[in-house]
Amino acid sequence: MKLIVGIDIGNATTESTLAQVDGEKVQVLSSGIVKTTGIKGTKENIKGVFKSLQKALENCGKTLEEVSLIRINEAAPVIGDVAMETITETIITESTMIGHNPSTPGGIGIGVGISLPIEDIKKDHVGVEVIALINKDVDFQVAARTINNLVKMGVNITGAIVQKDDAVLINNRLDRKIPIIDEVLHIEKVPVNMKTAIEVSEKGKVISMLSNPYGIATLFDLTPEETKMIMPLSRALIGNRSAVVIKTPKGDVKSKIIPAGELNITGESKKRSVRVDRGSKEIMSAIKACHPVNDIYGETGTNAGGMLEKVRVVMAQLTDQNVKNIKIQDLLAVDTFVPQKVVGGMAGEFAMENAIGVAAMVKADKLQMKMVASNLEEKLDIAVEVGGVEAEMAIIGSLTTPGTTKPLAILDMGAGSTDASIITKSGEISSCHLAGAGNMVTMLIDRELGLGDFDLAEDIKKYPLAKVESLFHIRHEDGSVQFFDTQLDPGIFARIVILKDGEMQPLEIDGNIEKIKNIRREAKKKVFVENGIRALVRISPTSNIRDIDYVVLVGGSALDFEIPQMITDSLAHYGIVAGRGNIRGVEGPRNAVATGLSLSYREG
Ligand SMILES: Nc1ncnc2c1ncn2[C@@H]1O[C@H](COP(=O)(O)OP(=O)(O)OP(=O)(O)O)[C@@H](O)[C@H]1O
Ligand SMILES: [Mg+2]
Repeated sequence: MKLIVGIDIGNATTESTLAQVDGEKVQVLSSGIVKTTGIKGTKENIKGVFKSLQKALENCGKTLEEVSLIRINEAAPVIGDVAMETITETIITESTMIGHNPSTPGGIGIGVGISLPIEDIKKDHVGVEVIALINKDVDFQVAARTINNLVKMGVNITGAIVQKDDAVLINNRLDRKIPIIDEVLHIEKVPVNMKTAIEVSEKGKVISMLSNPYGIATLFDLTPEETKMIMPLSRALIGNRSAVVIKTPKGDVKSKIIPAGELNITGESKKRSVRVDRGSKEIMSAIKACHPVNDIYGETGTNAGGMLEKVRVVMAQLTDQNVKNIKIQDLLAVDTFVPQKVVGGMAGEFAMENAIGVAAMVKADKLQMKMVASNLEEKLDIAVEVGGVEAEMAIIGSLTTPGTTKPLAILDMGAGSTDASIITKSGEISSCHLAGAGNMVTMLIDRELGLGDFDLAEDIKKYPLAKVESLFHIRHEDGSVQFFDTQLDPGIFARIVILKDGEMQPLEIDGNIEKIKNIRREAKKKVFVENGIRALVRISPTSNIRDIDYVVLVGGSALDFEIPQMITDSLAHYGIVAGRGNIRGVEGPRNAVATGLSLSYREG
């Protein structure tokens, strides 16, 4: 009898499975899981391997001395990295919009009129609709009194734009309430004597007229051509509580397409080039056409070039190889939006710019894992061998899920890559590795919400949201309400929180629950539904996804509270039964590769 251990070094976690071998019989005793140390396939991994092994030993009361063999996954075939570039830029060449979100605008509703400094509004304007411009030298009491007098005189003041934070103060003193936008820093840039529209929505709501191109067209009598022109403007205003749009004679908001460059894909038999600004669909179909791909590189001197070269350089440094030897063998591109400061804005406006996110996968050198193995052997003084291919091991492990049998396909959804494999009735296994998995979802959430904080984005990905509506109740993101007997922390009152491990963690970000939830769900779909289908098509013996009947979902991302459901739904269209794995009936979707590594051991 002897003890062996299978260890799976992943991009994110290092998992181990300790087993007892008695002739033909391999019996699993325990498992361990820790964070991977260093980049997958480098000697920095050894620390994590040791810790993971230690955990597994602790879990069944054995010691390192009793272990006679360690089996690690072969060749760490893939390393993933992610990058993102914007491909549009919104530029205001004349002052035509103020889309900022002052914290306390005044009044509610829509006002349309001619923009005039309050001191210039006179008797001549009786019967005219006017939007008053109030600069910082005008006291709020004076402003309110002046507006009240003008209205009495018969001037129709329909709204106001204020430089200081005075909207509420002014509005409280008005006989007839109007929408007011304040904190407009550069009020001097607001063009005078131009048709202007203002919209302020109720607290907790967002504007609907000025964020809709046809809404703007209605207010300003625009032609279809003009409506097309203001499209980027209305898009930039989506999600705001208040906004101003001003029509100037040649007023212009331009959405400029940044020349993002081309991706060049070299396949074994085909070559394709595709412009990055054509979007993810065209990129993905070019990659499909070139399968199997030898390398992908971007046009030098462009964003696309920069994006892929960055991946290549990082990979070269981390794996101690020459940049020339780094080949990108798969790429997942997704369309996204990222908030960017508008060039030429008046109040620090942000626009959601189009962007492309990519996950790239690099084939690691086969020798790398051998090196890790020999390093490990030296350090621990235990025999170490490189066991089977990751995806093959994953399927052997997955077959321990109760209720599964051959033929079977699996999707291993990790941090850096989505791997798929299939085993036929007679036991033949084929597999593939695709770029893009959990890390990419996290990056998309991070960028689209403008967080700049990977760990926070990771939490937003993993946990559901709620809004603390009173000190005794919260509203979950699905609309249901939960009451509490004891008072909640006043510090989280009226905040959006993530429900993490029984705690409420407040989010310090703008935006409502719907928006955050949408971004989160879309990011998951864009990565995992796309990759799930791509992977299964590739491993299907007939290249037809419909010829696969059963799929087991494993890997850390299969723990997600919504990803498995999304994949199950999308695969149901093809008549495929899919569900989360439960390795050895106890591990859930975790530990598949490590389990496969120990179970596939044969003495001799
Ligand atoms: N509870 C959870 N909900 C959602 N995602 C999760 C959860 N736990 C872990 N993840 C995600 O799972 C991923 C890690 O999965 P896993 O440990 O299988 O990867 P890995 O095997 O180390 O990576 P790879 O297979 O790419 O080398 C991370 O992206 C992480 O965010
Ligand atoms: Mg993995």
